[in-house]
Amino acid sequence: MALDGVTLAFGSKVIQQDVSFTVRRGSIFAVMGGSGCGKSTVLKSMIGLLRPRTGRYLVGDEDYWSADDAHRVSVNRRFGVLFQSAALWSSLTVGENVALPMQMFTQLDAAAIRRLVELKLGLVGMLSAIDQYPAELSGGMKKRAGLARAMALDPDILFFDEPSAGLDPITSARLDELIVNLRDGLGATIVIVSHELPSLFAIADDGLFLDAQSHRPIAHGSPSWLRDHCDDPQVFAFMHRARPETPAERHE
Ligand SMILES: Nc1ncnc2c1ncn2[C@@H]1O[C@H](COP(=O)(O)OP(=O)(O)OP(=O)(O)O)[C@@H](O)[C@H]1O
Repeated sequence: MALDGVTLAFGSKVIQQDVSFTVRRGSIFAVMGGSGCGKSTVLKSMIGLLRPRTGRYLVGDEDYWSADDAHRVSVNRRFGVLFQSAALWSSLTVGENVALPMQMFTQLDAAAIRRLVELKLGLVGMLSAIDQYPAELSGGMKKRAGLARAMALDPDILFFDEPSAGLDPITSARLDELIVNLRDGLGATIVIVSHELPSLFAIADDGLFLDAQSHRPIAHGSPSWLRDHCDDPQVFAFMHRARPETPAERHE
């Protein structure tokens, strides 16, 4: 999967330009950068919700946006998405939420769907919550239920927007473990947007750092590599949770 010379914009407002990177199969790829730099916008374009102004988006060898709508729909079937809010339907139980994509996009009968729902919920340790409603779940449980739903159609590419936002450090670390296990066990490729440094260092093996001022990517590499080797002041400050040096300080 690759973006090649992509510009993303809303109307006349360019969010990011010259975005080029390749996500290796089976990797956990992090999209990083400060607030408002365009991380979610990049993710949005990768799941087909925003067409780039320029450039190409390749999924496998195919140009996603040159394909016809029917082909794009079939490519979208390979994607699983976990939104920041988990985005569960509040009027449906956890089991019904996970079943929904299967009912919409497969011909499976109710018994087969039930078995698959149980399997997916088992993978994320949520089988016992199958009949509960989202309002009855903790934040971490909602994320795990969202993850089970993202995996409903056996995607080979998973997109996570701030998976650990709002979770305490222990729950967040458990979710990290789960994400790595899913990658290792299912061989999925994962693209993740996150601010959570401990999480990024623990799980991501490649990534890209977007700059909000120049509206361009300014560094490529895994979060831990960028932390240890990148001397760009913005990247350094982000990776070390420091404020960037002012120009005056830099010249002292
Ligand atoms: N639908 C939209 N229309 C116009 N501008 C938008 C739209 N969605 C996002 N933006 C703008 O695009 C910029 C990037 O937003 P985006 O949510 O991608 O950033 P982000 O890096 O994910 O931020 P955060 O870390 O704060 O979630 C922001 O200036 C935002 O206001």
